[in-house]
Amino acid sequence: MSNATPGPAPLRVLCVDDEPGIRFVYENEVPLIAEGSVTVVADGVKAIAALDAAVAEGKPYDAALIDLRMPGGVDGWGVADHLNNVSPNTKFVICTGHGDLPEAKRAMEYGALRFLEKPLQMPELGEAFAHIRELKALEQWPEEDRPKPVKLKTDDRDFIGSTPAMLALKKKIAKFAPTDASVLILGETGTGKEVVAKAIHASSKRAGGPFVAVNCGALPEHLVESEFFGHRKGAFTGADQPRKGLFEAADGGTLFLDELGELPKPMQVKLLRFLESSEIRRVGENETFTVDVRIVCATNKDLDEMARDGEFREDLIYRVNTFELDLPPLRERAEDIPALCSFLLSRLAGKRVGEEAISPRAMDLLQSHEWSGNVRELANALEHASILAEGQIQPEDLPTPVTRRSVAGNVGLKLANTGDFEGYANAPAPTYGDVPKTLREIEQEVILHTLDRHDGDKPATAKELGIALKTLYNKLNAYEAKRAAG
Ligand SMILES: Nc1ncnc2c1ncn2[C@@H]1O[C@H](COP(=O)(O)OP(=O)(O)OP(=O)(O)O)[C@@H](O)[C@H]1O
Repeated sequence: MSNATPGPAPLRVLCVDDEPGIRFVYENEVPLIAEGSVTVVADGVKAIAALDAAVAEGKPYDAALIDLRMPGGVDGWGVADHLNNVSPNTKFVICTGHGDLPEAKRAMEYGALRFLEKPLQMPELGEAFAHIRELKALEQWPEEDRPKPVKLKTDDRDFIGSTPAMLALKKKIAKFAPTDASVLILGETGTGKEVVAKAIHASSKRAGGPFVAVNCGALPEHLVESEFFGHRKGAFTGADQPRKGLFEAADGGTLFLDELGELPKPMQVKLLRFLESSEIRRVGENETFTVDVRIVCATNKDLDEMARDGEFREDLIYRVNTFELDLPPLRERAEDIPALCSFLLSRLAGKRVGEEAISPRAMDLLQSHEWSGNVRELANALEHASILAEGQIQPEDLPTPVTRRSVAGNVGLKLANTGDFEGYANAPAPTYGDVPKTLREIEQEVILHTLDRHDGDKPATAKELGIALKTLYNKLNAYEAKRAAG
Protein backbone atom coordinates (compact mmCIF):
# COMPACT_ATOMS: atom_id res chain seq x y z
CA MET A 1 0.00 0.00 0.00
CA SER A 2 1.25 3.44 -0.85
CA ASN A 3 1.03 6.10 1.83
CA ALA A 4 0.04 8.82 -0.63
CA THR A 5 -3.45 10.12 -0.03
CA PRO A 6 -4.18 12.88 -2.45
CA GLY A 7 -5.94 15.87 -0.98
CA PRO A 8 -7.92 18.40 -2.97
CA ALA A 9 -5.56 20.13 -5.41
CA PRO A 10 -5.92 23.78 -6.51
CA LEU A 11 -7.72 23.90 -9.86
CA ARG A 12 -6.66 25.72 -13.03
CA VAL A 13 -9.81 26.95 -14.71
CA LEU A 14 -10.60 28.45 -18.11
CA CYS A 15 -13.85 30.44 -18.47
CA VAL A 16 -15.24 31.68 -21.76
CA ASP A 17 -18.26 33.97 -22.09
CA ASP A 18 -19.09 36.91 -24.32
CA GLU A 19 -21.07 38.79 -21.63
CA PRO A 20 -18.84 41.23 -19.71
CA GLY A 21 -21.00 40.95 -16.58
CA ILE A 22 -20.50 37.17 -16.44
CA ARG A 23 -16.79 37.50 -17.10
CA PHE A 24 -16.61 39.91 -14.16
CA VAL A 25 -18.29 37.33 -11.93
CA TYR A 26 -15.96 34.59 -13.19
CA GLU A 27 -12.84 36.70 -12.56
CA ASN A 28 -13.89 37.46 -9.01
CA GLU A 29 -15.78 34.41 -7.84
CA VAL A 30 -14.25 31.40 -9.59
CA PRO A 31 -10.82 31.68 -7.90
CA LEU A 32 -12.65 31.47 -4.57
CA ILE A 33 -15.11 28.69 -5.30
CA ALA A 34 -12.69 26.66 -7.42
CA GLU A 35 -9.86 27.27 -4.94
CA GLY A 36 -7.47 27.91 -7.80
CA SER A 37 -6.55 30.20 -10.66
CA VAL A 38 -8.76 31.36 -13.51
CA THR A 39 -8.24 32.58 -17.07
CA VAL A 40 -11.26 34.42 -18.49
CA VAL A 41 -11.70 35.03 -22.23
CA ALA A 42 -14.50 36.61 -24.29
CA ASP A 43 -14.92 34.31 -27.30
CA GLY A 44 -14.37 30.84 -28.71
CA VAL A 45 -11.26 31.72 -30.73
CA LYS A 46 -9.51 33.03 -27.61
CA ALA A 47 -10.64 30.00 -25.64
CA ILE A 48 -9.10 27.65 -28.20
CA ALA A 49 -5.87 29.67 -28.11
CA ALA A 50 -5.81 29.49 -24.30
CA LEU A 51 -6.39 25.73 -24.34
CA ASP A 52 -3.55 25.24 -26.86
CA ALA A 53 -1.18 27.46 -24.91
CA ALA A 54 -1.86 25.60 -21.66
CA VAL A 55 -1.28 22.23 -23.33
CA ALA A 56 1.95 23.51 -24.96
CA GLU A 57 3.13 24.64 -21.54
CA GLY A 58 2.45 21.17 -20.17
CA LYS A 59 -0.14 22.56 -17.75
CA PRO A 60 -3.55 21.82 -19.28
CA TYR A 61 -6.57 23.28 -17.53
CA ASP A 62 -8.31 21.14 -14.94
CA ALA A 63 -11.69 22.63 -15.70
CA ALA A 64 -13.52 24.91 -18.13
CA LEU A 65 -16.79 26.84 -18.01
CA ILE A 66 -18.03 27.22 -21.58
CA ASP A 67 -20.76 29.53 -22.87
CA LEU A 68 -22.64 28.18 -25.90
CA ARG A 69 -23.58 31.13 -28.09
CA MET A 70 -20.67 33.44 -28.78
CA PRO A 71 -19.73 35.72 -31.69
CA GLY A 72 -16.54 35.27 -33.69
CA GLY A 73 -17.09 32.06 -35.64
CA VAL A 74 -16.40 29.51 -32.87
CA ASP A 75 -19.29 28.72 -30.52
CA GLY A 76 -19.26 26.70 -27.31
CA TRP A 77 -19.61 23.39 -29.18
CA GLY A 78 -16.50 24.28 -31.18
CA VAL A 79 -14.60 24.96 -27.94
CA ALA A 80 -15.84 21.70 -26.37
CA ASP A 81 -14.84 19.80 -29.49
CA HIS A 82 -11.36 21.28 -29.49
CA LEU A 83 -11.02 20.68 -25.76
CA ASN A 84 -11.92 17.00 -26.23
CA ASN A 85 -9.19 16.71 -28.86
CA VAL A 86 -6.29 18.58 -27.28
CA SER A 87 -7.05 18.51 -23.57
CA PRO A 88 -9.25 15.48 -22.85
CA ASN A 89 -8.55 15.52 -19.11
CA THR A 90 -10.09 18.97 -18.72
CA LYS A 91 -13.54 18.59 -17.17
CA PHE A 92 -15.99 21.08 -18.56
CA VAL A 93 -19.35 22.56 -17.71
CA ILE A 94 -21.65 24.14 -20.31
CA CYS A 95 -23.23 27.38 -19.05
CA THR A 96 -25.95 28.82 -21.29
CA GLY A 97 -28.79 31.26 -21.27
CA HIS A 98 -30.65 29.30 -23.93
CA GLY A 99 -30.79 25.85 -22.43
CA ASP A 100 -33.25 23.30 -23.73
CA LEU A 101 -33.45 19.55 -23.49
CA PRO A 102 -31.78 18.71 -26.84
CA GLU A 103 -28.86 20.98 -25.96
CA ALA A 104 -28.52 19.47 -22.52
CA LYS A 105 -28.45 16.03 -24.16
CA ARG A 106 -25.87 17.18 -26.66
CA ALA A 107 -23.72 18.56 -23.81
CA MET A 108 -23.69 15.14 -22.18
CA GLU A 109 -22.76 13.53 -25.49
CA TYR A 110 -19.83 15.91 -25.73
CA GLY A 111 -18.76 14.72 -22.28
CA ALA A 112 -19.77 17.82 -20.31
CA LEU A 113 -19.79 17.20 -16.59
CA ARG A 114 -22.79 19.46 -16.06
CA PHE A 115 -25.18 21.68 -18.00
CA LEU A 116 -25.97 24.89 -16.11
CA GLU A 117 -28.56 27.46 -17.12
CA LYS A 118 -28.02 31.19 -16.68
CA PRO A 119 -28.43 33.13 -14.53
CA LEU A 120 -25.80 31.01 -12.81
CA GLN A 121 -26.39 30.16 -9.18
CA MET A 122 -23.29 30.19 -7.02
CA PRO A 123 -24.24 27.03 -5.06
CA GLU A 124 -24.58 25.14 -8.37
CA LEU A 125 -21.19 26.36 -9.52
CA GLY A 126 -19.77 25.43 -6.12
CA GLU A 127 -21.14 21.90 -6.48
CA ALA A 128 -19.73 21.60 -9.98
CA PHE A 129 -16.27 22.54 -8.75
CA ALA A 130 -16.53 20.23 -5.77
CA HIS A 131 -17.36 17.44 -8.22
CA ILE A 132 -14.40 18.34 -10.43
CA ARG A 133 -12.03 18.43 -7.46
CA GLU A 134 -13.23 15.01 -6.36
CA LEU A 135 -12.69 13.58 -9.83
CA LYS A 136 -9.18 15.01 -9.97
CA ALA A 137 -8.35 13.57 -6.57
CA LEU A 138 -9.74 10.17 -7.60
CA GLU A 139 -7.60 10.17 -10.72
CA GLN A 140 -4.54 10.83 -8.59
CA TRP A 141 -5.39 8.16 -6.03
CA PRO A 142 -3.09 5.24 -6.72
CA GLU A 143 -5.07 2.28 -8.01
CA GLU A 144 -3.27 -0.07 -5.62
CA ASP A 145 -4.63 1.89 -2.64
CA ARG A 146 -8.24 1.13 -3.59
CA PRO A 147 -9.96 -1.67 -1.70
CA LYS A 148 -10.56 -4.66 -3.97
CA PRO A 149 -12.38 -7.97 -3.78
CA VAL A 150 -10.14 -10.63 -2.30
CA LYS A 151 -10.04 -14.31 -3.00
CA LEU A 152 -10.23 -16.05 0.34
CA LYS A 153 -7.32 -18.36 1.09
CA THR A 154 -7.96 -21.60 2.90
CA ASP A 155 -6.42 -20.42 6.15
CA ASP A 156 -8.66 -17.33 6.05
CA ARG A 157 -11.47 -19.65 7.00
CA ASP A 158 -9.57 -20.92 10.02
CA PHE A 159 -10.83 -19.37 13.13
CA ILE A 160 -8.91 -20.74 16.07
CA GLY A 161 -10.47 -20.91 19.50
CA SER A 162 -12.02 -23.56 21.71
CA THR A 163 -12.65 -21.72 24.96
CA PRO A 164 -16.36 -21.65 25.90
CA ALA A 165 -16.71 -18.04 24.67
CA MET A 166 -15.17 -18.92 21.30
CA LEU A 167 -17.27 -22.06 20.93
CA ALA A 168 -20.40 -20.03 21.61
CA LEU A 169 -19.23 -17.53 19.02
CA LYS A 170 -18.67 -20.25 16.41
CA LYS A 171 -22.16 -21.57 17.08
CA LYS A 172 -23.61 -18.12 16.49
CA ILE A 173 -21.59 -17.69 13.28
CA ALA A 174 -22.96 -21.00 11.99
CA LYS A 175 -26.49 -19.73 12.65
CA PHE A 176 -26.07 -16.19 11.29
CA ALA A 177 -23.91 -16.96 8.27
CA PRO A 178 -26.51 -18.57 5.98
CA THR A 179 -28.94 -15.66 6.38
CA ASP A 180 -28.58 -12.40 4.50
CA ALA A 181 -28.93 -10.34 7.66
CA SER A 182 -26.37 -7.70 8.50
CA VAL A 183 -23.91 -8.52 11.24
CA LEU A 184 -22.04 -6.16 13.55
CA ILE A 185 -18.80 -7.55 14.95
CA LEU A 186 -17.50 -5.89 18.10
CA GLY A 187 -14.11 -6.35 19.70
CA GLU A 188 -10.81 -4.77 20.51
CA THR A 189 -8.22 -4.24 17.83
CA GLY A 190 -6.61 -7.44 16.58
CA THR A 191 -9.20 -9.79 18.12
CA GLY A 192 -10.01 -11.23 14.70
CA LYS A 193 -13.02 -9.22 13.52
CA GLU A 194 -11.96 -9.50 9.90
CA VAL A 195 -11.31 -13.22 10.34
CA VAL A 196 -14.88 -13.58 11.62
CA ALA A 197 -16.25 -11.54 8.71
CA LYS A 198 -14.45 -13.85 6.28
CA ALA A 199 -15.73 -16.90 8.15
CA ILE A 200 -19.30 -15.55 7.84
CA HIS A 201 -18.81 -15.00 4.11
CA ALA A 202 -17.19 -18.40 3.61
CA SER A 203 -20.06 -20.19 5.36
CA SER A 204 -22.79 -18.29 3.53
CA LYS A 205 -24.46 -18.99 0.22
CA ARG A 206 -22.39 -16.07 -1.09
CA ALA A 207 -19.12 -17.95 -0.58
CA GLY A 208 -18.57 -18.12 -4.35
CA GLY A 209 -19.07 -14.35 -4.65
CA PRO A 210 -16.63 -11.56 -3.87
CA PHE A 211 -15.55 -10.57 -0.36
CA VAL A 212 -14.65 -6.88 -0.30
CA ALA A 213 -13.12 -5.44 2.86
CA VAL A 214 -12.82 -1.73 3.38
CA ASN A 215 -11.38 0.16 6.30
CA CYS A 216 -13.74 3.12 6.69
CA GLY A 217 -11.08 5.10 8.54
CA ALA A 218 -8.51 4.75 5.80
CA LEU A 219 -10.58 6.12 2.91
CA PRO A 220 -9.78 9.74 2.09
CA GLU A 221 -12.87 11.60 3.32
CA HIS A 222 -13.49 13.51 0.10
CA LEU A 223 -13.43 10.28 -1.94
CA VAL A 224 -15.69 8.17 0.24
CA GLU A 225 -18.84 8.58 -1.84
CA SER A 226 -17.21 7.82 -5.20
CA GLU A 227 -15.39 4.90 -3.66
CA PHE A 228 -18.60 3.37 -2.32
CA PHE A 229 -20.96 4.16 -5.17
CA GLY A 230 -18.68 4.51 -8.19
CA HIS A 231 -18.67 7.16 -10.83
CA ARG A 232 -20.54 7.67 -14.05
CA LYS A 233 -19.03 6.75 -17.39
CA GLY A 234 -16.82 9.36 -19.01
CA ALA A 235 -16.34 11.35 -15.83
CA PHE A 236 -12.78 10.04 -15.65
CA THR A 237 -9.67 10.31 -17.66
CA GLY A 238 -9.79 7.43 -20.11
CA ALA A 239 -12.98 6.07 -18.56
CA ASP A 240 -15.15 4.73 -21.31
CA GLN A 241 -16.74 2.53 -18.67
CA PRO A 242 -18.29 3.64 -15.41
CA ARG A 243 -15.97 3.34 -12.44
CA LYS A 244 -17.34 0.69 -10.16
CA GLY A 245 -17.76 1.45 -6.51
CA LEU A 246 -17.33 -0.96 -3.61
CA PHE A 247 -21.03 -1.88 -3.53
CA GLU A 248 -20.87 -2.97 -7.15
CA ALA A 249 -17.56 -4.74 -6.62
CA ALA A 250 -19.21 -6.76 -3.84
CA ASP A 251 -22.35 -7.59 -5.87
CA GLY A 252 -23.33 -11.18 -5.15
CA GLY A 253 -21.01 -11.28 -2.15
CA THR A 254 -20.18 -9.53 1.11
CA LEU A 255 -19.02 -6.00 1.82
CA PHE A 256 -17.08 -5.84 5.08
CA LEU A 257 -17.00 -2.36 6.58
CA ASP A 258 -14.20 -2.34 9.11
CA GLU A 259 -13.89 0.54 11.61
CA LEU A 260 -17.52 1.50 10.97
CA GLY A 261 -17.30 4.18 13.67
CA GLU A 262 -14.95 6.13 11.37
CA LEU A 263 -17.51 6.42 8.56
CA PRO A 264 -18.14 10.12 7.86
CA LYS A 265 -21.66 11.26 8.73
CA PRO A 266 -22.84 12.03 5.17
CA MET A 267 -21.85 8.51 4.18
CA GLN A 268 -23.72 7.10 7.19
CA VAL A 269 -26.94 8.50 5.70
CA LYS A 270 -26.17 6.92 2.33
CA LEU A 271 -25.32 3.55 3.85
CA LEU A 272 -28.62 3.65 5.71
CA ARG A 273 -30.45 4.35 2.45
CA PHE A 274 -28.69 1.46 0.78
CA LEU A 275 -29.61 -0.89 3.62
CA GLU A 276 -33.23 0.14 3.25
CA SER A 277 -33.44 -0.13 -0.54
CA SER A 278 -30.43 -2.15 -1.85
CA GLU A 279 -30.20 0.61 -4.44
CA ILE A 280 -27.16 2.61 -5.39
CA ARG A 281 -26.56 5.60 -7.63
CA ARG A 282 -23.18 6.30 -9.14
CA VAL A 283 -21.85 9.81 -8.56
CA GLY A 284 -22.85 11.96 -11.54
CA GLU A 285 -25.66 9.64 -12.68
CA ASN A 286 -29.40 10.04 -12.21
CA GLU A 287 -30.42 6.39 -12.47
CA THR A 288 -30.33 4.08 -9.50
CA PHE A 289 -29.83 0.33 -9.69
CA THR A 290 -29.98 -2.58 -7.35
CA VAL A 291 -27.09 -4.66 -6.09
CA ASP A 292 -27.18 -7.81 -4.03
CA VAL A 293 -24.72 -7.21 -1.21
CA ARG A 294 -24.60 -8.43 2.35
CA ILE A 295 -23.16 -5.92 4.78
CA VAL A 296 -20.97 -7.07 7.65
CA CYS A 297 -19.53 -4.33 9.85
CA ALA A 298 -16.96 -4.19 12.62
CA THR A 299 -15.91 -1.65 15.17
CA ASN A 300 -13.93 -1.31 18.36
CA LYS A 301 -15.83 1.85 19.23
CA ASP A 302 -18.89 2.15 21.45
CA LEU A 303 -21.42 3.12 18.76
CA ASP A 304 -24.16 3.80 21.31
CA GLU A 305 -21.94 6.30 23.05
CA MET A 306 -21.05 7.83 19.69
CA ALA A 307 -24.77 8.11 18.92
CA ARG A 308 -25.33 9.86 22.26
CA ASP A 309 -22.56 12.29 21.37
CA GLY A 310 -24.15 12.90 17.97
CA GLU A 311 -21.23 11.31 16.11
CA PHE A 312 -23.05 8.26 14.80
CA ARG A 313 -26.59 7.79 13.53
CA GLU A 314 -28.66 5.73 15.92
CA ASP A 315 -30.94 4.49 13.11
CA LEU A 316 -27.88 3.12 11.31
CA ILE A 317 -26.87 1.12 14.40
CA TYR A 318 -30.25 -0.64 14.30
CA ARG A 319 -29.79 -1.41 10.61
CA VAL A 320 -26.31 -2.89 10.86
CA ASN A 321 -26.70 -4.88 14.06
CA THR A 322 -29.44 -7.34 13.13
CA PHE A 323 -26.99 -9.81 14.64
CA GLU A 324 -24.20 -8.78 16.95
CA LEU A 325 -21.04 -10.72 17.73
CA ASP A 326 -18.73 -9.73 20.55
CA LEU A 327 -15.16 -10.99 20.24
CA PRO A 328 -13.44 -11.59 23.58
CA PRO A 329 -9.96 -10.09 24.03
CA LEU A 330 -7.10 -12.57 23.93
CA ARG A 331 -6.21 -12.02 27.62
CA GLU A 332 -9.61 -13.52 28.52
CA ARG A 333 -8.89 -16.71 26.60
CA ALA A 334 -5.27 -17.54 27.37
CA GLU A 335 -6.14 -21.24 26.94
CA ASP A 336 -6.45 -20.59 23.19
CA ILE A 337 -2.89 -19.30 22.99
CA PRO A 338 -1.10 -22.64 22.36
CA ALA A 339 -3.40 -23.51 19.44
CA LEU A 340 -3.15 -19.97 18.09
CA CYS A 341 0.66 -20.14 18.31
CA SER A 342 0.69 -23.35 16.36
CA PHE A 343 -1.62 -21.86 13.71
CA LEU A 344 0.30 -18.59 13.43
CA LEU A 345 3.74 -20.27 13.36
CA SER A 346 2.50 -22.70 10.69
CA ARG A 347 1.26 -19.76 8.65
CA LEU A 348 4.67 -18.08 9.00
CA ALA A 349 6.62 -21.18 8.10
CA GLY A 350 4.29 -22.28 5.32
CA LYS A 351 4.18 -25.73 6.90
CA ARG A 352 2.68 -27.34 9.95
CA VAL A 353 4.37 -26.33 13.21
CA GLY A 354 3.27 -27.87 16.51
CA GLU A 355 3.03 -26.31 19.96
CA GLU A 356 6.32 -28.01 20.91
CA ALA A 357 8.06 -25.33 18.82
CA ILE A 358 7.72 -23.15 21.94
CA SER A 359 9.45 -23.99 25.22
CA PRO A 360 7.19 -24.32 28.29
CA ARG A 361 8.77 -21.20 29.91
CA ALA A 362 8.18 -19.15 26.77
CA MET A 363 4.62 -20.46 26.56
CA ASP A 364 4.04 -19.42 30.19
CA LEU A 365 5.10 -15.88 29.31
CA LEU A 366 2.89 -15.87 26.24
CA GLN A 367 -0.09 -17.04 28.27
CA SER A 368 0.40 -14.46 31.01
CA HIS A 369 0.95 -11.43 28.77
CA GLU A 370 -1.80 -8.78 28.51
CA TRP A 371 -1.93 -8.77 24.65
CA SER A 372 -3.27 -5.30 24.18
CA GLY A 373 -2.98 -5.76 20.42
CA ASN A 374 -4.62 -9.20 20.81
CA VAL A 375 -3.98 -11.87 18.16
CA ARG A 376 -2.26 -9.39 15.84
CA GLU A 377 0.27 -8.61 18.56
CA LEU A 378 0.72 -12.32 19.26
CA ALA A 379 1.38 -12.91 15.54
CA ASN A 380 3.99 -10.14 15.54
CA ALA A 381 5.63 -11.48 18.69
CA LEU A 382 5.87 -14.95 17.17
CA GLU A 383 7.34 -13.57 13.96
CA HIS A 384 9.97 -11.76 16.01
CA ALA A 385 10.69 -14.89 18.05
CA SER A 386 10.86 -17.23 15.07
CA ILE A 387 13.54 -15.04 13.47
CA LEU A 388 15.69 -15.04 16.61
CA ALA A 389 15.10 -18.58 17.79
CA GLU A 390 17.63 -21.27 17.08
CA GLY A 391 15.38 -24.26 17.37
CA GLN A 392 12.69 -24.13 20.05
CA ILE A 393 11.44 -20.62 20.95
CA GLN A 394 12.86 -19.54 24.33
CA PRO A 395 11.85 -16.59 26.59
CA GLU A 396 14.80 -14.50 25.35
CA ASP A 397 13.52 -14.83 21.77
CA LEU A 398 10.28 -13.05 22.68
CA PRO A 399 9.87 -9.29 22.27
CA THR A 400 10.65 -7.26 25.39
CA PRO A 401 7.05 -6.21 26.10
CA VAL A 402 6.14 -9.87 26.50
CA THR A 403 8.90 -10.41 29.01
CA ARG A 404 8.95 -6.91 30.51
CA ARG A 405 5.68 -5.27 29.80
CA SER A 406 6.14 -1.70 31.07
CA VAL A 407 9.06 -0.57 28.93
CA ALA A 408 7.29 0.46 25.75
CA GLY A 409 4.50 2.08 27.72
CA ASN A 410 7.06 4.32 29.46
CA VAL A 411 8.53 5.36 26.16
CA GLY A 412 5.06 6.16 24.86
CA LEU A 413 4.32 8.32 27.88
CA LYS A 414 7.59 10.16 27.50
CA LEU A 415 6.86 10.85 23.87
CA ALA A 416 3.52 12.29 24.83
CA ASN A 417 4.63 14.35 27.79
CA THR A 418 7.89 15.77 26.57
CA GLY A 419 7.53 19.03 24.72
CA ASP A 420 11.26 19.18 23.90
CA PHE A 421 14.30 16.96 24.30
CA GLU A 422 15.09 18.12 27.83
CA GLY A 423 12.63 15.69 29.34
CA TYR A 424 14.63 12.80 27.97
CA ALA A 425 17.77 13.90 29.77
CA ASN A 426 15.99 13.80 33.14
CA ALA A 427 13.96 10.67 32.52
CA PRO A 428 15.43 7.26 33.27
CA ALA A 429 16.97 5.76 30.16
CA PRO A 430 14.58 3.29 28.52
CA THR A 431 15.71 -0.29 28.41
CA TYR A 432 14.87 -2.70 25.66
CA GLY A 433 16.13 -5.90 27.15
CA ASP A 434 19.18 -7.80 25.97
CA VAL A 435 17.96 -8.30 22.45
CA PRO A 436 19.09 -5.51 20.11
CA LYS A 437 16.21 -3.78 18.37
CA THR A 438 15.83 -1.56 15.37
CA LEU A 439 14.20 1.83 15.72
CA ARG A 440 11.36 0.50 13.63
CA GLU A 441 10.72 -2.36 16.06
CA ILE A 442 10.76 0.02 18.99
CA GLU A 443 8.34 2.30 17.16
CA GLN A 444 6.03 -0.63 16.49
CA GLU A 445 6.03 -1.57 20.17
CA VAL A 446 5.33 1.99 21.24
CA ILE A 447 2.47 2.26 18.78
CA LEU A 448 0.86 -1.03 19.78
CA HIS A 449 1.16 -0.26 23.46
CA THR A 450 -0.21 3.23 23.12
CA LEU A 451 -3.09 1.72 21.18
CA ASP A 452 -3.61 -0.66 24.05
CA ARG A 453 -3.70 2.07 26.65
CA HIS A 454 -6.41 3.72 24.61
CA ASP A 455 -8.35 0.46 24.33
CA GLY A 456 -7.86 0.36 20.58
CA ASP A 457 -9.07 3.94 20.09
CA LYS A 458 -7.03 4.92 17.03
CA PRO A 459 -7.85 8.65 16.93
CA ALA A 460 -6.80 8.99 20.60
CA THR A 461 -3.64 6.96 19.94
CA ALA A 462 -2.70 9.08 16.94
CA LYS A 463 -3.30 12.22 18.97
CA GLU A 464 -1.10 11.06 21.81
CA LEU A 465 1.68 9.98 19.47
CA GLY A 466 1.41 13.25 17.54
CA ILE A 467 0.88 11.54 14.20
CA ALA A 468 -1.96 11.78 11.67
CA LEU A 469 -4.70 9.16 12.00
CA LYS A 470 -3.97 8.11 8.43
CA THR A 471 -0.30 7.58 9.34
CA LEU A 472 -1.37 5.34 12.21
CA TYR A 473 -3.57 3.29 9.88
CA ASN A 474 -0.77 3.06 7.35
CA LYS A 475 1.62 1.81 9.99
CA LEU A 476 -0.85 -0.77 11.34
CA ASN A 477 -1.57 -1.90 7.77
CA ALA A 478 2.15 -2.14 7.08
CA TYR A 479 2.65 -4.37 10.15
CA GLU A 480 -0.20 -6.52 8.94
CA ALA A 481 1.09 -6.63 5.34
CA LYS A 482 4.60 -7.50 6.54
CA ARG A 483 3.19 -10.28 8.63
CA ALA A 484 0.98 -11.55 5.81
CA ALA A 485 3.91 -11.49 3.38
CA GLY A 486 5.78 -13.70 5.83
N1 LIG B 1 -9.26 -16.68 16.04
C1 LIG B 1 -8.26 -16.47 15.17
N2 LIG B 1 -7.73 -17.49 14.51
C2 LIG B 1 -6.70 -17.31 13.66
N3 LIG B 1 -6.13 -16.12 13.41
C3 LIG B 1 -6.61 -15.07 14.02
C4 LIG B 1 -7.72 -15.17 14.93
N4 LIG B 1 -8.00 -13.95 15.38
C5 LIG B 1 -7.15 -13.11 14.78
N5 LIG B 1 -6.30 -13.77 13.96
C6 LIG B 1 -5.20 -13.17 13.18
O1 LIG B 1 -4.84 -11.95 13.86
C7 LIG B 1 -4.60 -10.90 12.95
C8 LIG B 1 -5.58 -9.76 13.22
O2 LIG B 1 -6.90 -10.21 12.93
P1 LIG B 1 -8.01 -9.24 12.31
O3 LIG B 1 -7.39 -8.33 11.28
O4 LIG B 1 -9.15 -10.06 11.90
O5 LIG B 1 -8.35 -8.35 13.59
P2 LIG B 1 -9.36 -7.14 13.73
O6 LIG B 1 -10.11 -7.35 15.00
O7 LIG B 1 -10.15 -7.02 12.46
O8 LIG B 1 -8.36 -5.92 13.88
P3 LIG B 1 -8.67 -4.34 13.70
O9 LIG B 1 -9.65 -3.95 14.77
O10 LIG B 1 -7.35 -3.69 13.95
O11 LIG B 1 -9.19 -4.15 12.31
C9 LIG B 1 -4.74 -11.50 11.57
O12 LIG B 1 -3.46 -11.90 11.15
C10 LIG B 1 -5.60 -12.72 11.79
O13 LIG B 1 -5.32 -13.72 10.83
